[in-house]
Formats: sequence, C-alpha cells, structure tokens
Amino acid sequence: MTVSSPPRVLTVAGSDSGGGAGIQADLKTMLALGVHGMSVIAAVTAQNSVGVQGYWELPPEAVRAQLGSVLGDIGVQAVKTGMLASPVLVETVSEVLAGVGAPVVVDPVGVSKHGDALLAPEAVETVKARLLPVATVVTPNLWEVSQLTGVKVESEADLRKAADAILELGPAWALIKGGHLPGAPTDLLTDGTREFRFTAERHDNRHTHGTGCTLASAIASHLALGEDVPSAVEKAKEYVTGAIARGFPLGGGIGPVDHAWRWRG
Ligand SMILES: Nc1ncnc2c1ncn2[C@@H]1O[C@H](COP(=O)(O)OP(=O)(O)OP(=O)(O)O)[C@@H](O)[C@H]1O
Ligand SMILES: Cc1ncc(COP(=O)(O)O)c(N)n1
Repeated sequence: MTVSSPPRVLTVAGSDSGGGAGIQADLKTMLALGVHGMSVIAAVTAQNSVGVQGYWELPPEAVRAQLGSVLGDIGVQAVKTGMLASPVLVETVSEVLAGVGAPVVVDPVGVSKHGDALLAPEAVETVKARLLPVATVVTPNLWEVSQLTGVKVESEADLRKAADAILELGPAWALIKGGHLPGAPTDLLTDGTREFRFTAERHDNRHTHGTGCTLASAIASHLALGEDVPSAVEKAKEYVTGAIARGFPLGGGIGPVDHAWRWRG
C-alpha cells in the first residue's frame, strides 16, 4: 500500500518553553489542520504564562543549516516566520526565503503578550527592508503596524490606511489584525486592489497566549492545502476563533489557546 504524503509546511520562529506560542503553537496548528509541520528554530525562550524570563538566539549558521536541511531534501508548500530576534537572523532567513518558491506568511513578532521584547529594536529596519518584500502575506497586530510604519490605528476606519502603509514595504498581501480594537474582532486583508474584512465573535477569555502565531500558521497550512490567500485567511480566522473560545488556564498568568478544540467537540 502506498500512503500519500500530506502537504509540508515550515515554521521559522522561536521556541516557547511553555508550549503556548512560537514553534510549539505553530506545529500544533499544523497537526490540527492536517499538514506535515517542520521547524527551523531561530531562538529559544525561557517562557511561561507570566512572561518571558530570557531568550537566546541561535548562531546564523545554525539557522542556515536547518533551512538547508529541510529545503534541500524535503521541500515545502508554505512557510511561516515568527520570532527572528536579531538583524542577522532576519537577514539570513530573508535571503534564503527569497528563493524558496512557496508562499511565505510573515508574522512580524515584536513583543510577547506580556510586553517582553522578542525582536531587537535595531532589527526593525531589516524586517522592513529584507523580510517584508519576500512575504506573500504579512500579519501585523496594531502595535506592530505602528512599529513598522508609524501609522496609529484607533478605530476600524484606520485599518485600510495601515494596510496600505504595510503594502508599501513590499509584501503581496497585508492582513491587519484588529483584535485589540473594541467590539467584534475584525481583520482587514488587502493586496491593494481587493479588500476583505473578516469579523468573528469576540470571546472574553483572558487565555489568549499564541493567537498571532496560531493565525499565521493556520494561513500557511491552508495555503499549502491549496487555498488562495483570501480563503486561507477566512479558514484560518475560523480556526483561531475556535481556539480562543477554548483557551484554558495554565500556570498563574495567561493560558494558551486550545489547538485541539475541533477534536474535543
Ligand atoms: N478576544 C478575542 N476573541 C476573538 N478573536 C480575537 C480576540 N482577540 C483577538 N482575536 C483575533 O485573533 C487573531 C490574532 O490577533 P491578535 O491581535 O491577538 O494577534 P497578536 O496580538 O499578534 O497575537 P499574539 O500577541 O499572540 O502574537 C486575529 O484574527 C484577531 O482578530
Ligand atoms: C517564541 C515566541 N514567539 C511568539 C510569541 C508571541 O505570542 P504572544 O503574543 O501570545 O505572547 C511568543 N510569546 N513567543
């Protein structure tokens, strides 16, 4: 009997020892959505439900070697990037992904939910100049939009202005996450010509660790499964909304979203 292989999706990100965000959230999302998840670790965090106690970057040659191992033998149908920590790692990953030949979903992670820095301030320029131009979709939250473009989003009416400023940096699509605005969480997706707004029910659950990682990985997974960008985002939003609804307490602080919500019924 020949068993066919599921689509392959790669995350290039940081490890979260608490298992709620980063590489661990990405691989759980990929399993839940039926693709084969692979990981290139850029940094290791010591992290739990109350914050990030420290992080350590891998040497650029270790990141380049992991990328070479995966891309040289296995190949990918989509890639997601998350925490890349430093200018040299952003540069290394951007250079390799420029020639990857598969869609790249960039979550431009700057700080954790607790406000702990996950990207050196001097790396922001490298993200703008090198990483965003290779992105198929970039998924900033409102804080990241302001860090990358200076645009402050105060209401849903500002989302398109933010997306246009992000598109000027070179990605094919911008998805601006409006989850931190009051009211029903609405995200705006545009390629400059077409515009889509995705609105979900708000779940007043404080256990939302890993939402951004989960959404970006779900988009990459649905792209690998053959969806176009708008329908991959629509399906990913449905998945993350269910995961937020079932986010559970863990430790003394903010617990994770539930990646297995569809299996629990
Ligand atoms: N309380 C909520 N209920 C439902 N959906 C939400 C809620 N908060 C955020 N979302 C949605 O979750 C997704 C992730 O958005 P969010 O703004 O939380 O990302 P993020 O800040 O980058 O997350 P993280 O800090 O975990 O990386 C978006 O689709 C957003 O609209
Ligand atoms: C390794 C890593 N990557 C990303 C996040 C962002 O997730 P959150 O904003 O939910 O803390 C994180 N905390 N840790």
